[in-house]
Amino acid sequence: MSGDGGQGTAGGIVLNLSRGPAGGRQSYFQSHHKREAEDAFPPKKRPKTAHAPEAKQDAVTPADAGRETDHSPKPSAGNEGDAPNEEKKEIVTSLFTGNPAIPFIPKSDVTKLSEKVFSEESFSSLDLAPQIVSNLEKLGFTSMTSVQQQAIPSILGGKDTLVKSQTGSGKTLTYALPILHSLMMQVPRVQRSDGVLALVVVPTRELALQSYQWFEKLHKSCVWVVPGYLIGGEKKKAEKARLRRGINILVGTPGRLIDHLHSTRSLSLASVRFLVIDEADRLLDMGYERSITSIIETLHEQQPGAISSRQTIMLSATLSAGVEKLAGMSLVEPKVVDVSCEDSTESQLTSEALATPANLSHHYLLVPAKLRLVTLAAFILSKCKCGDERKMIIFFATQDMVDYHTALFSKVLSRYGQEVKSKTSLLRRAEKVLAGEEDDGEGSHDEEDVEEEEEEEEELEQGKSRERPDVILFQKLHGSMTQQDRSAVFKSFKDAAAGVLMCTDVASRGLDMPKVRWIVQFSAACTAADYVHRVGRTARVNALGSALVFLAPAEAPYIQMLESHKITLKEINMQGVLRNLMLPLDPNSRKPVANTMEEAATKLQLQIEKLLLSDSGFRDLARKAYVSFVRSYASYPKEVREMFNFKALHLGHYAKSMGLRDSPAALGAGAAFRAKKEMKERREKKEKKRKIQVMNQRCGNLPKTASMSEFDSGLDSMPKNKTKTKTKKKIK
Ligand SMILES: Nc1ncnc2c1ncn2[C@@H]1O[C@H](COP(=O)(O)OP(=O)(O)OP(=O)(O)O)[C@@H](O)[C@H]1O
Repeated sequence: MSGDGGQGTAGGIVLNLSRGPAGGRQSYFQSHHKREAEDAFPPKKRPKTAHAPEAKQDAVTPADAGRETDHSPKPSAGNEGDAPNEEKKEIVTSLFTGNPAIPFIPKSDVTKLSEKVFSEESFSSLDLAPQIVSNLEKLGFTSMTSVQQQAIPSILGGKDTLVKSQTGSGKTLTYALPILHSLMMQVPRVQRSDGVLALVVVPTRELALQSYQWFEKLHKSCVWVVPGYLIGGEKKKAEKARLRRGINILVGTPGRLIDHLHSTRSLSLASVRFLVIDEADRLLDMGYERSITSIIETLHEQQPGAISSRQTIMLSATLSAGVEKLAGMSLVEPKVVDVSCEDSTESQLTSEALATPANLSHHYLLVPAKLRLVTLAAFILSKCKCGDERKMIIFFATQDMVDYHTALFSKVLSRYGQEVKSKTSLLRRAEKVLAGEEDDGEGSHDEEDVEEEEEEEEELEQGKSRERPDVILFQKLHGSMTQQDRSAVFKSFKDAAAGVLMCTDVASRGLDMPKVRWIVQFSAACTAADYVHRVGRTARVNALGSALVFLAPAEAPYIQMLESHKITLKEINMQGVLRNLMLPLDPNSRKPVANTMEEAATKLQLQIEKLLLSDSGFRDLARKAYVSFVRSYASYPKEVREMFNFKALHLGHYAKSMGLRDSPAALGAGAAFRAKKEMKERREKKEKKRKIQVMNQRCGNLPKTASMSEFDSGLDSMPKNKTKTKTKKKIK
């Protein structure tokens, strides 16, 4: 098939790691799409095996097929989602054949946009209460960051402020310090009974907790000012009780705030003097526009005429056109602080160029779909088993993908290649050998060792082995976990020196987790802004950090898209990464896992596939992950849909990348896609209907043109047309 040029052999396995033509990127992309299509629908002459019921499956060498299937237990029948009989056959393919070529990407000549993190000025140069400054010094903060130096004076001066500065530049203190200072200086002293004086709205629960914790730390110098938080997933009754007792600085997520505004009488916004909207663009992306406008409307209602005495501060590392609109509605003659440019003007705020920290290096890894799983495994092992780069966050597109990969890697990778599981049992065995009680040959595990290993396994599951250098701890974070688990994971990962956090975008914004050295995007972010926030979880306040995005060869235009935002990426070579699979996890062990990179990768893939065949729990997780992946892939926004082209997706290869041997049809990939489409259509219909209802409720019998608000999408005219078409059809 095309793209096979440059094949080599290694360990008896046919290699296809060739590069595309080294010409302009454009010519590659044109030809490459053709190759991807061919790969998805290979020519008829391609060898078929008994294990490949569909022409779509790629070639399997007889040796590979025999070796893989002979020892594999057959999948148990009757599982949820199982396909009809003929589709249930296993698909066994080699990892290194039938892959699209990896294109050559010319080196970028774009200059990265970064901001200067620290300013020359210290906090003591500001007009802040001395207690606050000394508290900051105790926390180790003396110099202000650039954004603090530029924005704090304006907020202290009472101006509405719109702030844009790169991730990890200290925006939380930028709004927290002036708020605390003003409340602290208030005469007579602030009391609980004064109610909410500052309201901070953030998109996620973790971010709400984090901001609240900052106020907690800082208010030591003015204990009479009480901070509090409202987040979903907590008991509402307890929150109501806290509100009744009185909270002066309230941090919350929009949904929960609206909920309490509707149902809790003791929550009043009548005294709010500061409104902070953090990660404003994200709040709008998440569909909170209505909630935010509703909060602003409540403020207007409860404090008629107070708009000039209330101060509003909006912040993010990236601002969208939607934020400008929101700013227009809630900020009065705002001071605009854009740290990346000297002369900030509103129009520059939403410019294409996005600043990322200077100490953050960006990378990409071009990987054919089939090799994704083993390459990710190899990358984790290469960074997390030893050294200074052992703390990593990996982003996935869906919760099911997070669940599956966390369970899988905890099982397969946490002790990859370890002959002897426990260091203590190693020592004990060495003592026994020295004492002449035991020879040092293999298989000398005694009952005590087994018990100890079982105990360690248990400890690992409970997350207790966090600090052990020979064990990689995998944790997960996503929106469907209980609040208790979410908070526990957030805290434990924040405090850990090493480990891997597998997550969805719930962790992409604002979270400040020290020492994170690598950000991996196993599923690429939908937009450049989302990319910037995800990678911003590392390289915070001048720390070192690196980011890596996994891309299929056909997705390479993503690199160019990021370059258009002044983000330049360097390549990491897939083969170099895969070589790590040859080494055992235990640095003291000299026995390699395999002799060649291909053998090691195949061995790991087989281990995973066999695990899935023998364990229905893992298999179900993998199937769910696969189906959710297919759905998510079909829903990339239209701006990037050409590079994440669902139609060119080789579903069989992606099934393999989940360790599944089922055919895509058996896994219901087509059905997943159709369901996704139908769901979208239903949602759109419902949304149109809802908008019309809202309009009708608000405007009674007013003519449509008179009822249009500035947020109206104009869709309310749709049904009229629809009726017309229907009538037309009827007439026909
Ligand atoms: N003046 C300072 N000196 C040293 N460290 C600081 C200073 N101000 C803030 N920091 C630290 O910088 C880190 C990042 O701060 P913060 O979370 O506020 O960043 P951010 O700009 O809001 O990031 P994001 O855009 O990702 O939300 C925190 O760990 C904080 O402790």
